[in-house]
Amino acid sequence: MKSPTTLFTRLQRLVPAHVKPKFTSGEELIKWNQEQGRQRSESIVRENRAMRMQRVMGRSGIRELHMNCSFDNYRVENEGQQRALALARQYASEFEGNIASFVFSGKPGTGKNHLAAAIGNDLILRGKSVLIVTVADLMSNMKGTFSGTSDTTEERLLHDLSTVDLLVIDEIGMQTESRYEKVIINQIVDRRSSSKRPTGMLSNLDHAGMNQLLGERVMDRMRLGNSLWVRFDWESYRSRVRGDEY
Ligand SMILES: Nc1ncnc2c1ncn2[C@@H]1O[C@H](COP(=O)(O)OP(=O)(O)OP(=O)(O)O)[C@@H](O)[C@H]1O
Repeated sequence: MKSPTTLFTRLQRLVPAHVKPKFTSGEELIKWNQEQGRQRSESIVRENRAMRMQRVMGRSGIRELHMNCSFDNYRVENEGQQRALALARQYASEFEGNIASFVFSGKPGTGKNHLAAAIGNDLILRGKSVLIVTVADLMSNMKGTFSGTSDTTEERLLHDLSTVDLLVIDEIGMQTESRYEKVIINQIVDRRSSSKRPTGMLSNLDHAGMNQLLGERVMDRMRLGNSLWVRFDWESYRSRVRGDEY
């Protein structure tokens, strides 16, 4: 095998005079090569994560309306919004190695999805896998696995949902209560908490309503660690959304 210096000297001869190389010695060439390899493998990890999300729910982690939601474009006009924004930002920054889950509960259109997506977008940029899914989507995907034509099984889907770095379940309490729904949410939260993976929940229900709907067992698991419960109780922002702001 050629030494880095010999290789560098040979490369120098081949490179046209006007081209400025990214390295000026054999050692720098090796470093540059290693850095390129690291960047490539990071991008493969990101691509694999996105493909996995695509496989789990037929789409990547975050829906179109919320793809550009960030902490910076969440407008603060009252104390509640200020607190919610600060807590969401802190949750994202302390995510690494944290088992704490979060619940954003309150009125429609107040930014629960916006801030959950901001957390998700921030984590995706840091190489984490994130899925935000409504209970309805979750159930139709679960039920889809029963058909003979499905290329995944109920167990496989449960496994995938239980192993993404952050799973956010949206619209809890929107459906008519079904026993199957409760069992599935219970299993997912149970598997995730026992493998130290946090779950986010978004709901219009309050504490008592969520306890009643999902049961004490699930809600107790949601309280593991330094968990977060944020009330969104101001007026809806929806009438002000034009669709082209971010
Ligand atoms: N403070 C805010 N600043 C900027 N945009 C906001 C703010 N609050 C909400 N929005 C925008 O308003 C729309 C509705 O917000 P979002 O989807 O987060 O509501 P939600 O609380 O999840 O509602 P629901 O309970 O009905 O699902 C989104 O497009 C979101 O980006």
